[in-house]
Amino acid sequence: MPVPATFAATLFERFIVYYSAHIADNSHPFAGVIAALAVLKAAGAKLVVCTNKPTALSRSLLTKLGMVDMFDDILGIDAVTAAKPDAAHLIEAVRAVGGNLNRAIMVGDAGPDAGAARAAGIPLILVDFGYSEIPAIQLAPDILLRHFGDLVDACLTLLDSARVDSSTAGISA
Ligand SMILES: O=C(O)COP(=O)(O)O
Repeated sequence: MPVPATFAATLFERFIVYYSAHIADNSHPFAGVIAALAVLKAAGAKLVVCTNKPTALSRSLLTKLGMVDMFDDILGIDAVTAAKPDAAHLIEAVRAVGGNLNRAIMVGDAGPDAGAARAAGIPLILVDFGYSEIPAIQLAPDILLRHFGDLVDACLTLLDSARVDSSTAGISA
């Protein structure tokens, strides 16, 4: 039996209150992610969070995990004109930090991440240890990551192949 919309809204509000109070109770950074992001940041990469969480909750989580300062910005579902899997979320996130869409890479774990990357024409790295109803491999990422220790190499591989693609396009033109 469907739940009436007003009741569903009440339940959702209660969930958000509870979730806000317990957002990092059982959360911790995946192994290797902080080191990998630090290398990318030191190399000049802009790091932006593109999440379907409300921005404030994402900021709260990342603050509690000691990671908030790693990111140039956080764009949650309330900060964009259309959420993942819409391309707009990713495009607006890249623009918000002054990034270059031709050099952007999406790193995610689930269908909305894959959909946004494909819609925006941005290369896609998916981890195979995230929270996804569909196994990440079935979402056909350009690179499937088994450990964040491989993230920097994966980014370099994608950036190199983007350079080869554009020079090839230049030759055929
Ligand atoms: O976990 C969520 O609330 C949303 O997931 P996302 O951050 O991958 O968009």
